[in-house]
Amino acid sequence: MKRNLTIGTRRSQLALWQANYVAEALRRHDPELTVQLQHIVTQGDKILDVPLARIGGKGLFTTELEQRLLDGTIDLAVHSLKDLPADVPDGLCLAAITARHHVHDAFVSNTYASLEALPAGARIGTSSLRRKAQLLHTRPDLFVADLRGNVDTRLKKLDDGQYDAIILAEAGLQRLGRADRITQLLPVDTMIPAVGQGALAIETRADDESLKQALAFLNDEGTAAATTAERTFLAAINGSCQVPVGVYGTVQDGILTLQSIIAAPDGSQVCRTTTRGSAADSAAIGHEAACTLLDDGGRRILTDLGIIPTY
Ligand SMILES: NCc1[nH]cc(CCC(=O)O)c1CC(=O)O
Repeated sequence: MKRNLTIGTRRSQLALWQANYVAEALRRHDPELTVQLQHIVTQGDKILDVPLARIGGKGLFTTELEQRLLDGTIDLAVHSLKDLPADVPDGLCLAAITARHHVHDAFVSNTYASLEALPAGARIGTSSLRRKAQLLHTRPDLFVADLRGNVDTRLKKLDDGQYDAIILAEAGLQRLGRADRITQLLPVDTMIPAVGQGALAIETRADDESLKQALAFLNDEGTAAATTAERTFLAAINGSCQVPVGVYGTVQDGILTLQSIIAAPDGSQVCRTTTRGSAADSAAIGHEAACTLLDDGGRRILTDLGIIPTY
């Protein structure tokens, strides 16, 4: 297809890697396409010193990109699916969800070989309530301290001695060529990942049929089914990336397995379940998991945090 495409992207190293990855894939797949990047600053990029959980709100890293899509300035936006709210605005759609290869959370330390090896009272850096709650559930003796900034900033704060260890997404470290910094990959039993973690979402205008077709080759069916379940779960509990929930789907032989958790931020209580079914019923499985956890104590945890589930 002969067309000049503009990809909107944030300017962080990770966002640029992701946008370039999609640009390269498109050029390789269809040499008639010309693809360029346009840098866009989001609210989340401007507010750097406040813990995200305290800013609240959804779509801190995505709203401006969606506005540029709707007004026609850009043709596609590449997001970490993890950063996208559960509801896509009217007029837009997720045209492709890429295969995810690195889904875990990584423990990074210059001193200690594993989460288990941290001494009592050790200082561990993360601003994610999901990570904090699950860390404190297995290690209530740790001190969890806020940590913000892009991946390199966070690593530098660790190297400066501000923390004994930090937690980062494996996917981000892999993309930036920093996998050598991974000390331990946290198993899902210890740390259920965030909704959509490790996958990229490519967002377009819903009526841009030719572009949607041109992007179809980037869509991975298994990842799309798994993350549909994860995002339906998130919508049912009215969650965002700023609530202490984790959910992780895998598809094997057409069967979707969804592991999910709602946890109190101090780790004192967790509700956890595994839900299975046909990958064709991904949304129903996500909804079922949410209902199970809400009825099992999750509703209490969320309402104590001022979050009213939609179910
Ligand atoms: N919250 C920021 C963010 N959004 C996506 C990633 C990493 C890539 C991914 O998980 O897909 C990260 C960094 C991190 O959580 O360590």
